Amino acid sequence: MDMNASFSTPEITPEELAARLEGATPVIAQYIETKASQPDALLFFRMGDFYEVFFDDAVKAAAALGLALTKRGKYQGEDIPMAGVPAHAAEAYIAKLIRAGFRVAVCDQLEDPAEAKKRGSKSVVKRGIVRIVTPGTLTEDSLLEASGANRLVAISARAGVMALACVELSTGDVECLEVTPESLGSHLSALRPSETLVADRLLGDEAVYGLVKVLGGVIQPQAAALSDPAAGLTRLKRLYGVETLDGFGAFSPAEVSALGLIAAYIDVTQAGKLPVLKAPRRLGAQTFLAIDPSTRASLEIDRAQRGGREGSLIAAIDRTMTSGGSRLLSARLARPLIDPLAINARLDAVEWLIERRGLRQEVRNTLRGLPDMARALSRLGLGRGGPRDLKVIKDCLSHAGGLIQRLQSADRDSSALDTHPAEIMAQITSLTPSEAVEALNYRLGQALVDEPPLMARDGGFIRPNYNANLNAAINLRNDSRQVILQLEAQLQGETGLPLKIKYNGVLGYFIELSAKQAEGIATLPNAAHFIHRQTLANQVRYSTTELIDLDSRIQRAASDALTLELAIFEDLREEVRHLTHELQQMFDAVCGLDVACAAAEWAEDHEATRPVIFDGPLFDAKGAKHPVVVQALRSEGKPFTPNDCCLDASGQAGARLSLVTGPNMAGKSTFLRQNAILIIMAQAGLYVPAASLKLGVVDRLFSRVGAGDDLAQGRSTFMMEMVETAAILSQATDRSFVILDEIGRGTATFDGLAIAWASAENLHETIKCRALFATHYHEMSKLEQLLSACENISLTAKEHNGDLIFLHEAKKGAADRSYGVQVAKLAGMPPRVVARARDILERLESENATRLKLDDLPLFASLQPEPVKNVAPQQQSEAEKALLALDPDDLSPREALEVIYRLRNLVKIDA
Ligand SMILES: Nc1ncnc2c1ncn2[C@@H]1O[C@H](COP(=O)(O)OP(=O)(O)OP(=O)(O)O)[C@@H](O)[C@H]1O
Repeated sequence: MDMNASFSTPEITPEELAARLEGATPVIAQYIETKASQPDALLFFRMGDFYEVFFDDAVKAAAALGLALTKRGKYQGEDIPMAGVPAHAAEAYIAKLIRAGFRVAVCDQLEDPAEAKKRGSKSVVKRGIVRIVTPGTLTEDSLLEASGANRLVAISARAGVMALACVELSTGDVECLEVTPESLGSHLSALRPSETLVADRLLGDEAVYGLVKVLGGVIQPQAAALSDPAAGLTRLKRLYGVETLDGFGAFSPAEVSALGLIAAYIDVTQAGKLPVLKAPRRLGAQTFLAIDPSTRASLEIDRAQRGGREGSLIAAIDRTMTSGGSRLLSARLARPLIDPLAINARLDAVEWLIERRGLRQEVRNTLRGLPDMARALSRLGLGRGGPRDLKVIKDCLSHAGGLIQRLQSADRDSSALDTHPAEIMAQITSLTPSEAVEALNYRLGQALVDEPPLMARDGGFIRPNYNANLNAAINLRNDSRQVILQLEAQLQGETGLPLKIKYNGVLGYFIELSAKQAEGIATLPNAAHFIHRQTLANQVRYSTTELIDLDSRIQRAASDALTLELAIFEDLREEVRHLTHELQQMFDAVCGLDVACAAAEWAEDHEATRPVIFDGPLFDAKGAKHPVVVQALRSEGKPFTPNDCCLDASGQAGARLSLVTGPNMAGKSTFLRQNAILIIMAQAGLYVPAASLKLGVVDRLFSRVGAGDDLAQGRSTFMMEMVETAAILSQATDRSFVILDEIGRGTATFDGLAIAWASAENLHETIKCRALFATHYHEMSKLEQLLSACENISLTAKEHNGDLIFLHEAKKGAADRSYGVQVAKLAGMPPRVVARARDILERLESENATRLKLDDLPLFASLQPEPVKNVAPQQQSEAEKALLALDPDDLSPREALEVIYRLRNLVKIDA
């Protein structure tokens, strides 16, 4: 969709509207008025069994959906373009439009057309928008990914403070926090919203717009008036049905503004129906491990760089049994914690479940059958759910009891001192139903048939004998059907004709004869009884007064039964709505339990260990593996070589900075990433694929690995690399963990080496964080002697008969060479090229032409710039004068190079 077009919602003046209505038929006038209220959305206008789309919307929808574009009547002398989709299949079409970036306003008939007719034959059926379908407010299973969360985010700013609010309708989770322009990317990439509401003014901020465009899903600009905190407060109070938000915590004006944007958007898109949401959770700036978008992408946490879940960390370790559990695991990996207590609480639950294999299997078996209660709850809360959603809740509730029993009985067979960990205890408490929930469970069990239909309007979902009135209506309906059969037999006997009594929505019950048989009717003595209804090509249809009477009785009984069923459905839905908070909590507990069991299961299968988590500067991993590479190698029948890595920001127990060298393909990138992934897994509360891990919690994780990704729009790979490295050097703290892979390789050798050298120095001397720095610049290994807490590590390979064998072992010490030519040979380069390269390499090495005398490089000269002396113009050298006459911003790289040559010549002359 053209984003610019949706930036402004053109207000239509009453005069303009009147002009537009000129010459429109009543229905088209109704369409134009409705569309004017939602100009940015495609309007699906219900007409009988179809949703129709007119004018420009028709052109857009037809193109996006591959529908035929037709015409319907005229408007102001022109044909009206039209496209239509059958109402029963609308959901699939809407899904396609949403994926294509549209918003769809669904306008339904709000009364029976018969009602409208009563007002006069020309009167128009009442219609109104019942919902605006947008990516962030979807609740239908068919429109949502089972294992992906669907979040709506709002960003607003007040008094120089920016805040972000986020809602997930399916879990009812609402949170908000203050953000900075620097941290916005990290939060957005963790939440991965489907849709982001941005206060109009903020969209003018290039940095904010750039981030939201890449990470925010569909952008919905919001008018300034909507972000007013006072108005936001009123909307929030209405949404939560409270007098004050004080009970939820103290929110800043920016937070209230962002939350208010969400409340307004829900109000409009749900046409006034309010979902049941949890109280907004206010997050501190430092609740989670900060992971910026490029780090997240390069570590392939929830999707691989080539796109998709396959090959990502989550795909490798997700053993959850429910889609809710899978969503929770993704959320935990997206936002690992930083509080050791909270992390250890999660780990306690995993450990407890590892020790109880049998119990774990039983719990997992129970979880296997559990449907997605969160989404059913959100649909019911928004008045959109059906009988099948009630059944989902029933099924979950019936399993909850079993889960509690299993968890509670766990310790009967282990030592008396053993108690449940706090997280499991909390889950047991949440799963224990209140009396009201038990009553609901009982009622749902009594009321619902085993396989109810999706839509309440289809009826037939209440069990026989649940309700006496319903029973009476159903019996009448069923009896009447019996009577129809009797009448059919009777008429067949009387007339001697093989007539049939049939039913359709237009005629109701009727007698049908073939055209030939119908000729016999006229000759019957009681021919007058047969009232002609319809003649088709091959059939003639009749009725009799008896059949008409029977028809209306049957219709009444059927509609009475449906009305009663709908009333029962509404009662049950209301009961569920009342208990939504409690039911949400139960489901959260189910998801938490699923994640803990899944983590235990994965840990057991992979001999993973519990990380030791504390506040401190140490990172000490022994025998660690990369969980995704292990899996990939295993499928090829190859082993993975575990490696150790010890870093200590204080420089006491280990180096602060490790320079990682080694031949191409030796496993440097894998080594770097695996250590970062250990941190993410450990701080997410999971066991890690290592013999042991001691981890002083990390506040920010940075990784600069590989070529630029899709964030690099409009920037060269090298530029992107520099931007990301700059961000790391400006944002990392002494509690951060940085991995840098071959920075500086995208430019000339000396520039690259200089940048890599200076960055390494800066990490070690100024930031003082734990860092792994992989490089092909062997000159950098000298830093080990120059810096106090820097060491060389190399990933090993050995040459055998001219071939290279990779050992993938991380050892202390620097690698001697790159073996690039051998790797080229392995890659299948033509032998002549390889031979020639070997020849050139030998010559270069013997001439030592490119070796820099780094021993002579004055250490930290760059960190302490020489004080600039003021020199009188007459005392300036030619070189200085030439230098001062330059405007560096005006120079292209090529011109800059030429200037350097010129200056150099001048210096020679000066000298
Ligand atoms: N510890 C290990 N054990 C076994 N195989 C490994 C190990 N580490 C890496 N490998 C294998 O080696 C391949 C290359 O690893 P990686 O990309 O990490 O090398 P690299 O040194 O970064 O290479 P380059 O310098 O060319 O970027 C991996 O795809 C993997 O198959």
